[in-house]
Amino acid sequence: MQSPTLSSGPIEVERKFVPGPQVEDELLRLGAKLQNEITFRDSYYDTPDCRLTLGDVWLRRREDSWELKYPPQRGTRGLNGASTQYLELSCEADITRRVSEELNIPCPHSLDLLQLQEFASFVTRRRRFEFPPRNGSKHKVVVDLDTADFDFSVGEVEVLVKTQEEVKSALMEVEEICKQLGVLSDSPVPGKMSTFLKINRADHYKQLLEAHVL
Ligand SMILES: Cc1ncc(C[n+]2csc(CCOP(=O)(O)OP(=O)(O)OP(=O)(O)O)c2C)c(N)n1
Ligand SMILES: [Mg+2]
Repeated sequence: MQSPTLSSGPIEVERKFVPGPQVEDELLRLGAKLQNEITFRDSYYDTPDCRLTLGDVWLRRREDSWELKYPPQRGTRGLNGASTQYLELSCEADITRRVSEELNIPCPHSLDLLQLQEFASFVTRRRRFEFPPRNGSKHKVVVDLDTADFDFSVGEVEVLVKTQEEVKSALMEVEEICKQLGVLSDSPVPGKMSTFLKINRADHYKQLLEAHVL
């Protein structure tokens, strides 16, 4: 488990899908509501030898905020078949601590002092739909329809939970929505990052495939 000094953020349980032309109609028919449409730039950072991402640790700046995603258990991947679960941190001090722990170096006062390098940067237009909690569940299910500026679209069904005990039921809720949308694929669907690296950074992409991170 991670260091107990780290305040843990939410766990994101997510499944990606290929969005067809009727997906928005289907979402509305199933009772989802369009929440908003936003556009944001993500810039991802790593050491020159890719030690963070090879450990399945994803550090990004989304507009003006730092965010970190990593698997709940060290040395395991955040994958559960085609669904994923990642812890999320958004407090810069916690992120700096977790990143320096991953790199096995003393924790600096600021993330900037780690001199990490940007390896990917792209803009996403996101249309967010929400299902209110259903069937006695306390979770709302969010469906994001993303289009990235390198001409790539992907959908994501996600539930945010606070504890590991809730992950199993969240996975079932995510898969149920995918089933109802008719997008429950057997194999993982590539996301924006995986596709960006395949197009722009073939070497990095190959290393991640060989390390079974992607
Ligand atoms: C299907 C799948 N997804 C992600 C990974 C690895 N991975 C984990 S985190 C991560 C970074 C990007 O996370 P993702 O959810 O794809 O991006 P985005 O939708 O923009 O972020 P959100 O707004 O949901 O926070 C990756 C590549 C994988 N191996 N397989
Ligand atoms: Mg996502």
